[in-house]
Amino acid sequence: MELLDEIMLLHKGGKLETTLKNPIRTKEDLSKVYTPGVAEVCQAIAQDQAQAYELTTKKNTVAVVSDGTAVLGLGDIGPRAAMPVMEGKAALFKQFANVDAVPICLDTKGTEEIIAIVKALAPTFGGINLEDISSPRCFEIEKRLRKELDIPVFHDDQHGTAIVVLAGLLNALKVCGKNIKDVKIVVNGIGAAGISVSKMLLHAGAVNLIGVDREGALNRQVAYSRTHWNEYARMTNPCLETGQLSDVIKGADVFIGVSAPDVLKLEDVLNMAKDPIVFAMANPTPEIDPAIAAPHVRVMATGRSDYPNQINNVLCFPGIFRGALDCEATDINDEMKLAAAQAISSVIDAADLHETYIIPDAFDPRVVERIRIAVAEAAFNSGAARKKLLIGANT
Ligand SMILES: NC(=O)C1=CN([C@@H]2O[C@H](COP(=O)(O)OP(=O)(O)OC[C@H]3O[C@@H](n4cnc5c(N)ncnc54)[C@H](O)[C@@H]3O)[C@@H](O)[C@H]2O)C=CC1
Ligand SMILES: CC(=O)C(=O)O
Ligand SMILES: [Mg+2]
Repeated sequence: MELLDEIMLLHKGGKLETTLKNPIRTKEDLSKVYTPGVAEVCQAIAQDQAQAYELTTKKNTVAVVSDGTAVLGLGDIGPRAAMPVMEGKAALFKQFANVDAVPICLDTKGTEEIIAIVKALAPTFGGINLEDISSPRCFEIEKRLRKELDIPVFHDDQHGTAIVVLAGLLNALKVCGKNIKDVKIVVNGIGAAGISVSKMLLHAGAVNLIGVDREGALNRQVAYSRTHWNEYARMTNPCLETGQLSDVIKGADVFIGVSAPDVLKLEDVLNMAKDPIVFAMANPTPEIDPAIAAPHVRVMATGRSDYPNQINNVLCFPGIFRGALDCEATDINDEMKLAAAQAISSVIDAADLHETYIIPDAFDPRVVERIRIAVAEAAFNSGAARKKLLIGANT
């Protein structure tokens, strides 16, 4: 009860406030920051739109946009109940990367309406972080906004998660002496996170990857009414395995859960290959209690902050937006995402790599800085940067 009281108290009145860079003390100050002085600044931007990056908060501000339909693993709890998570994301943007972030929870589930609202908001921001929007609507919303806006649009649950999973898995496989090309990987929960994670692992060389959702293993011999599953099934499950999670988990080297609480049983873990890797990432309650699984696996990771090996998109979104904002990027493309994953895994030296240290701590200051530099460089090399990042320049 004491912890719950403390948590509630921390949220009283919300977690964020606006502060001023320069105090307004006198009438003279007022006439500079407000009318009439501000009119000169407005005119400068009206004549040259690019000046918005120099003369407004656009340069350092992202919108964290949700419709409250897939909030953590809590499901469709609505825009008001989603706000503490979005405020939390904004707090982490500021804490870890000095990015100013504005949480925005929309009272609509309409794909077209969300697209239109975010497009109308875009002039204010240097980037858009989409959060906790359920699949499959999240795919269309992100695709259209990326195409139609000239600032980065990044669905954190898809790509932030995939980037951190790839970084953690590459290190976990090193610990186990296994190669991504040879291992059997089971991804449970083929929604926003599961699809993006699978695509990134296939891109990194995974071959025998099987996706499982409530209906069991996705298989290209079945026609799914969720049409995005048909494309997914064509890319995965090369041996056409069928059955439930408890069937296909047999002999698997890796389990990646982005689904629901307590769906992986101890018996399933015991049926995995030697030296199994389990990333049980559903929040707030993982697919298996780490206290139950850890004694029986080589590498155990969760999405939570209170166990070792936190595989959570918090390791990615502050740094990837820091890098994108610093080079005034127009997009966050595949090159930038891969650079971010490599930057995260590179933080851990080979000599320090260990079963309980496959991924750096969110508080490790090297994480954001390495991602920032790698992402800005990848943006520049792939044509997504408006300007080159001067290495050594402070944010
Ligand atoms: N650790 C991390 O960084 C992250 C963790 N997550 C977690 O992953 C989970 C899914 O998130 P999203 O992909 O954004 O949601 P989503 O709603 O897009 O997808 C969830 C998928 O899981 C499936 N599912 C639900 N119960 C299942 C079960 N018992 N067995 C198999 N599949 C099941 C659903 O049918 C759906 O396809 C949530 O718990 C979320 O907290 C998501 C993003 C990042
Ligand atoms: C971590 C996160 O974004 C989620 O669980 O939805
Ligand atoms: Mg999320």
